[in-house]
Amino acid sequence: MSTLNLRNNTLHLEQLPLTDLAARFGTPLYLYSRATLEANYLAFDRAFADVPHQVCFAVKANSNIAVLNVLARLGAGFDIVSGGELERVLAAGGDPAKVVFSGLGKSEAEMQRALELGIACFNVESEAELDRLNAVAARLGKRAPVSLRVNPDVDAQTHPYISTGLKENKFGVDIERAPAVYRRMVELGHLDPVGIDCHIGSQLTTTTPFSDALDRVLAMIDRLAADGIALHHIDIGGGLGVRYRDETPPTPADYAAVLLPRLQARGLKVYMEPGRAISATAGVLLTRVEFLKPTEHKDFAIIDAAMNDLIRPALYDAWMDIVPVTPHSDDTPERSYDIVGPVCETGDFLGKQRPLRLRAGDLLAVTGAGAYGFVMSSNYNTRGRAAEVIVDGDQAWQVRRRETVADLLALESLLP
Ligand SMILES: Cc1ncc(COP(=O)(O)O)c(C=O)c1O
Ligand SMILES: N[C@@H](CCCC[NH3+])C(=O)O
Repeated sequence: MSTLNLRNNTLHLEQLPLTDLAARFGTPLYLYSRATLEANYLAFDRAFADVPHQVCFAVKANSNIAVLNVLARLGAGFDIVSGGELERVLAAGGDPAKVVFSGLGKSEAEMQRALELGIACFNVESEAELDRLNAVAARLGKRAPVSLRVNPDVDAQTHPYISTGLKENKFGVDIERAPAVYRRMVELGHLDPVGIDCHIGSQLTTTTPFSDALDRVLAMIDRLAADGIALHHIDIGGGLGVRYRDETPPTPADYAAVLLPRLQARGLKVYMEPGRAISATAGVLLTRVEFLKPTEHKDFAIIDAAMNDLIRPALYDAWMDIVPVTPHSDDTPERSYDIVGPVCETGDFLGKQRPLRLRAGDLLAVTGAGAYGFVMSSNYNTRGRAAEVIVDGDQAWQVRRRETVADLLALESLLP
């Protein structure tokens, strides 16, 4: 997976050797390929060309404003979950009229800002949220376009932390309650029921849960129509997985081929909210081996990236590929390495038992790091966050500088 290619015994991202990028920008470093981002976005856009649609990139997957700008230039909309993400979309030149606002704890201030900007839709996740949105809209003398996020009780067959469409999950409203909730929406007076929304989980590797969920949502659209509530759009959420190791996820074209026959005759506009499937394979985390540490039990490679830079392995036990930037020939012995960071936690690893030929000073590339990578990073152990760079052909642009310790200290103050 990923857009890396090996030339002259050195991994390149597009046309640039990772060794040069490390020398120029330092490590740890997030690198994104513009061409891959664009190709992944366009794969969704083209797959749904036969129906009116809007691809809304899930900003939570990668919220760098230059990344969002690359997608906005292609006509992307955005799925946001906070006022902060909304400001990022604006800073990136995104069109608020193509924004859908998901998330189950929207504040009044977030609702107000989104209403003033005229976003496409609020994906509402509870009845209490409906009341709050109605009150904010009434105060502003506006009407809020609403889509109810229904929970279809479908098992996404993914990691339990990232499954969202089961009855026991906190997301959405039980689909059986939808008719009553839409009636209430109409009665409240300042809400326009425009759509229905469903997102069942992330990193799905088969199409069956998507089609099961879609069937349930379409049946509900028919029930609502019989009740006099005619919806204009369906939001099918995100969740399409990528290959990290040996998964064989459907492509956007496979996904569309399963869903489109059910959608085509309906005249509904189709919104979708892919995050991972657009940005994961476009990104790499570049890191350097600080030390090799053989012990009686294990061989450790201690690298300059850590769980604060990329938390997926520690949080979900996620497997991410780790590849040498300049592979060694046989004179360096292959050993089974645990690839660990400098953070004081046993859970601080990026990979375990990886057969690699390593020397101190080597560069390693962690692939698939363009989604839920930098965005989930933290300052744990007072580590400044990595820089982010976009590679475009033979050009590289630093789009976020590395945080210094001075940056971090500047946010705090002593008691008087
Ligand atoms: C409401 C919603 N939409 C879209 C996404 C994006 O998901 P993914 O990155 O799996 O496509 C998520 C995250 O799972 C989400 O919660
Ligand atoms: N952060 C998760 C996915 C969560 C999706 C957000 N709803 C991951 O890295 O896989």
